[in-house]
Amino acid sequence: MSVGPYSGSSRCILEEPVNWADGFVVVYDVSDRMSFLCAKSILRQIREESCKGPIRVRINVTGVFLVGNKQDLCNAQQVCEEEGWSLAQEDRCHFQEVSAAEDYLEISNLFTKLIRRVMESPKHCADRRRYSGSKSVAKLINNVFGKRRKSV
Ligand SMILES: Nc1nc2c(ncn2[C@@H]2O[C@H](COP(=O)(O)OP(=O)(O)OP(=O)(O)O)[C@@H](O)[C@H]2O)c(=O)[nH]1
Repeated sequence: MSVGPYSGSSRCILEEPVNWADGFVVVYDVSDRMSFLCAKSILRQIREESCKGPIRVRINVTGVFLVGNKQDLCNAQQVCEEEGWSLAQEDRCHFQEVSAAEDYLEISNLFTKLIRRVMESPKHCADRRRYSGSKSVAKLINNVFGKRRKSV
């Protein structure tokens, strides 16, 4: 899913209505306070969207990651790591500071972690059980009626 750039506070929004999501990675730039405020606003919107009736967004704590990028820009830092931790705690999401420029493996690991957490979340497991349950019922129906239809 895409999130608009934040040139002006009016763009600190989710660009499209969210109909379905397993997870979100909300990224801000540690050398840009505005981007942090934008990330904060987006996290709030994600929570609000997930509570709205008609929009069924499958989100749980395991699926939202707040990421502070450009950790390498120590001299230009405008948002300290504690603020990131504090926002993540407030929003009950995961947090990590990274440097995409210096350590791409860190980014890859982050996504792996996100996927693993979503897959292992109780909600995802329940959905999977439900899906496989309905699949076996469909198989059963097909076994019983499918063959009979063929022989007619
Ligand atoms: N120093 C540093 N620069 C980075 C890092 N990650 C991205 N950049 C730089 O930040 C600039 C924007 O990166 P993009 O990949 O275009 O990211 P974007 O989300 O489109 O960023 P914006 O255009 O700022 O909205 C580029 O010049 C990147 O090289 C990082 O971890 N450290």
